[in-house]
Amino acid sequence: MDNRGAGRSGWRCPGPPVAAVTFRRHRLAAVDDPRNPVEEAVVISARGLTRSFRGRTGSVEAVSGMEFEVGAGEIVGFLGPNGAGKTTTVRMLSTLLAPTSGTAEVAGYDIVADRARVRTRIGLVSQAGGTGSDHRVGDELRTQARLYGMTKAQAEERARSLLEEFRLTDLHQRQVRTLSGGQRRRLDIAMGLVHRPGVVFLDEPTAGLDPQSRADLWNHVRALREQHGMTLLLTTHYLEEADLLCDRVLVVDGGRVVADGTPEELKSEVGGDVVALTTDQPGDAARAVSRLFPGVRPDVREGLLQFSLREAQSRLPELLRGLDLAGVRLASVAVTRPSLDDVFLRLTGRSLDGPSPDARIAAGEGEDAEEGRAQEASGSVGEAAAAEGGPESGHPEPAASVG
Ligand SMILES: Nc1ncnc2c1ncn2[C@@H]1O[C@H](COP(=O)(O)OP(=O)(O)OP(=O)(O)O)[C@@H](O)[C@H]1O
Repeated sequence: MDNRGAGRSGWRCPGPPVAAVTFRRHRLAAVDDPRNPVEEAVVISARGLTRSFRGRTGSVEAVSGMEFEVGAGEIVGFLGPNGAGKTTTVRMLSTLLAPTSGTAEVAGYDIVADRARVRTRIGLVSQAGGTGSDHRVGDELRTQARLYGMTKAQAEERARSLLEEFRLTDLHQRQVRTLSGGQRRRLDIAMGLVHRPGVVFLDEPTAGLDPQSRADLWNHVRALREQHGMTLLLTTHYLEEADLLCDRVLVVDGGRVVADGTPEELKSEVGGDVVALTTDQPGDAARAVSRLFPGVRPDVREGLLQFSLREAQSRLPELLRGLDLAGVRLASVAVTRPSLDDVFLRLTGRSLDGPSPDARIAAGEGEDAEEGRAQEASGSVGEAAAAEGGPESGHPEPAASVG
């Protein structure tokens, strides 16, 4: 279930938009350099990453100077509305699409200059999924493992262990197209892990899944980090997913990162908890609240009073005492934490589930984006890996669902 603005629709934390916020920086390092302890390493870094597409009527800047870092073992979420540039960024980081300008490193290697090395170190599970075939589940995994250069026995063992890890053992004889949405996403992820990548990109991993399947998939994602130490970057527009699954959230809008922090850090940046009071004396209550907490200006609608207050839980006794002394009779009091939608609203003036006003889209969407298509066609990971030769060759695209 999508919990955008849960429980408080129509009212948002007051206050002006805040500037982009960043809470964390990592040291840049190659993860497989023994001099660099993995726990300190940055495994993904983007510097001014930009990508535009040319259409018949103009240019669309899908990604506009993206700047961020992801540390080893982190689960980081790209949270943003439709068209924010999340997928385009993931396609660049996974080397399927060349940047127009800017640079990025993944697992210590440049995404343009060291494309082949990047490809063997990443897994990509794309948005659409790529495993809707007549083939059997077990065969898909075995074939993928063989394509990555494993012997028959190694491929058999790898498939067996992935089937077990993703609870697909009982389904190994089933045709892929007969799987449920959740089972299919589990297979998509398993396919992306056949070659044991250290960094995994998941594009909208739970889109379209029911709440139970979504929670189940989150457990699998957490296990990848906990059991295998993987670093995961996922895109989502589900607030709940960003909040509950991700260690850190990069809020994306208009092709750039507008905020970067843990869900708690981002929410506390909004300005505190949300207090809602119902009373038949809203005017008296609002004056009392402003006296008690200078600077706080409650939003008053009929018998409902709402305002943002830092550490409201611990200040509740003070609030109730003050209102009582002012002679205000309360019908109810509720304190809730701000949501990530409040964060997005504060940053952009828009709700995450609202319509995208993106002028970039008007400039070219629906047009024949020739430049983009040409780049994407030449960007198939499988083709490039086969063509590149050397120690990196023989490795197909990093996940079944690429491309
Ligand atoms: N190949 C292309 N040709 C033209 N425009 C494109 C192309 N790919 C993406 N765009 C445009 O770039 C912008 C960003 O798209 P992108 O898919 O990266 O956004 P997103 O944040 O992943 O959106 P969603 O959540 O809907 O998947 C959009 O305006 C989109 O229409």
